Amino acid sequence: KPNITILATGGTIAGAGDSSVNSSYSAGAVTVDKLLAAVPDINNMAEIKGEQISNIGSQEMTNEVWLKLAKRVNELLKKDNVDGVVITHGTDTMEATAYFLNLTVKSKKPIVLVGSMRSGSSMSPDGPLNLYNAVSVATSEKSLNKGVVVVMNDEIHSAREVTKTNTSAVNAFASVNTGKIGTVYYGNVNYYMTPLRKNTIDTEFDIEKIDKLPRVDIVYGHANDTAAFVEASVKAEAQGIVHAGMGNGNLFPKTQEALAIASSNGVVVARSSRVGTGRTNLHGEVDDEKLGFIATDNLNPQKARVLLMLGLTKTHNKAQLQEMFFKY
Ligand SMILES: NC(=O)CC[C@H](N)C(=O)O
Repeated sequence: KPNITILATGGTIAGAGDSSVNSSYSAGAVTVDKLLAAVPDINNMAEIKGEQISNIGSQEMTNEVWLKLAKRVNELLKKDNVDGVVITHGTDTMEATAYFLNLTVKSKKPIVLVGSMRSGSSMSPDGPLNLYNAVSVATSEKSLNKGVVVVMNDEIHSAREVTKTNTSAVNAFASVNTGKIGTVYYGNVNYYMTPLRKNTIDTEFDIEKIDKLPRVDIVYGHANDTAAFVEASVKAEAQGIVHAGMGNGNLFPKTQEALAIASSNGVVVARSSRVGTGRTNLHGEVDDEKLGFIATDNLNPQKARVLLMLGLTKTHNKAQLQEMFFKY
């Protein structure tokens, strides 16, 4: 049987409440041993070891937990007696953690993130089957060389593409630009696509050499916007600002002006979009060359922030950072 390590970080999958029909509960209340005890069938598929990395709601996620998690996954997957890793995680920031690991972990072995939308004490909880399916994906040889994946609601999604699209529904996760890459039905794993954007062993980011990530803020654009949040971000010494722009990454004039000044003072400004799907295209309505901005391809703001933080550990050169947004 394959050896799988489950790293628990918290979230609703480890959540508990007082009633099966009350929507209020605490995320990250149940330990990894109890999570595993609820799904005894996974022991027929794999030798399971559990480790607790954190026990938080994923809205509390920090760069420090990301670094700790990535280093631990890297360390585990270097061992011959570990065949794959499953990470249980809250769903709020799961897409960002998944993309962070996709860019930093150096292994071809399966790395699977899983969560749930209903806590263990809810009626019809989705966590047990999601966990069972996640372990199946981690034990499957079909999962080699797929980069980091997210398993939710019988679907397999690539870390770069997946995003949370609903606040509470069990089908909250979707790869809005490209579609899911596979399905898993009571442990039956099938893939239909392989991610082409570079990941894991093919990236330039070496987590063993990164102990701190630079500050990158997200500023959300809107009608009648202001320069105030850009100025606050610059004052707080952000090295990068991701702008969640309107439409094709467009900006309110005053905000654009403040960001152009920030850029000329060495802050890297990346144009994303608040729309949710599609690319922010170079040579659109915004003259990136003149203003000193880069475009984030089709990464949403929270994923663009992850890549910009990692990119800034390597270089502040805008052309090189722009290349990274087309590569990863
Ligand atoms: N469904 C969930 O996992 C949400 C719980 C919590 N907010 C978290 O992200 O951890």
